[in-house]
Amino acid sequence: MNQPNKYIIWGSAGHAKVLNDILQVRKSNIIALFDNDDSIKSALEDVPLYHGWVGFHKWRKEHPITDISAAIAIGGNSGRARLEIGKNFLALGISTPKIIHHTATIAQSACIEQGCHILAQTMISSDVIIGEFTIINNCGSVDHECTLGKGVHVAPGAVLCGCVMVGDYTMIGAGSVILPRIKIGEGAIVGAGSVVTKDVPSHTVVAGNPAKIITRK
Ligand SMILES: CC(=O)SCCNC(=O)CCNC(=O)[C@H](O)C(C)(C)COP(=O)(O)OP(=O)(O)OC[C@H]1O[C@@H](n2cnc3c(N)ncnc32)[C@H](O)[C@@H]1OP(=O)(O)O
Repeated sequence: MNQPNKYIIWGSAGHAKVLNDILQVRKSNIIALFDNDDSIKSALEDVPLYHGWVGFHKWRKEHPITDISAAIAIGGNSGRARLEIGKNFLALGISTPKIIHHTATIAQSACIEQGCHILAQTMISSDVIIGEFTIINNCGSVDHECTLGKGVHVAPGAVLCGCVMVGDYTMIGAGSVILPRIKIGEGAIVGAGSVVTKDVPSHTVVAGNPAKIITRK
């Protein structure tokens, strides 16, 4: 999508700054930020910040704009929140397009659903499926035939070898490596720098080389 566009962003921290850089290159403007945290300030100079859904509805009343899109700038392991907020926007008739950095390399056969953020220097290989509201952070690599659920976060520099499956809302920590054909369950966390050699059960935190369960959630 190269058309100039107006965006609103939910989440006023670092990920909003990253999205702003991508959107500016496309001549899109972020016109308002929203965040549930009352103590937080606007992450972007000259962009007003409103708090919570009360703030959103107040802003909407004052700005009855129709041609806006939304992005959810909540990273970490908060994929469920990202998806819920995205669904709320969709129910209000506000689209949540995927946002793809111009340096990302994406195979023709890859399928990337709405609300995904595919950041700088990422590699998405053949026949990959990426569910909605998933983030592939800077320098992440998702190799052939991987299937990622919705609300997943592949943190910076993580490498998923071929045919890896990742459940909904799971976070793959920065710089970790997932060996081929590994299955990672729903709502799991893989610690930064881990090497995952065995399947990871849902709702567990694994870390280390080789990765071992350190907590169950
Ligand atoms: C742009 C961006 O910044 S995107 C954000 C990217 N962020 C990440 O990749 C962070 C991923 N998170 C982690 O790696 C975290 O350390 C987690 C989730 C694995 C664990 O966090 P917590 O539950 O708070 O665990 P905590 O810090 O208490 O550590 C528990 C134990 O695990 C160990 N541990 C924690 N993380 C790791 C890790 N990545 N690798 C190996 N061991 C680890 C700790 O040393 C500690 O061991 P000890 O009990 O022997 O002292």
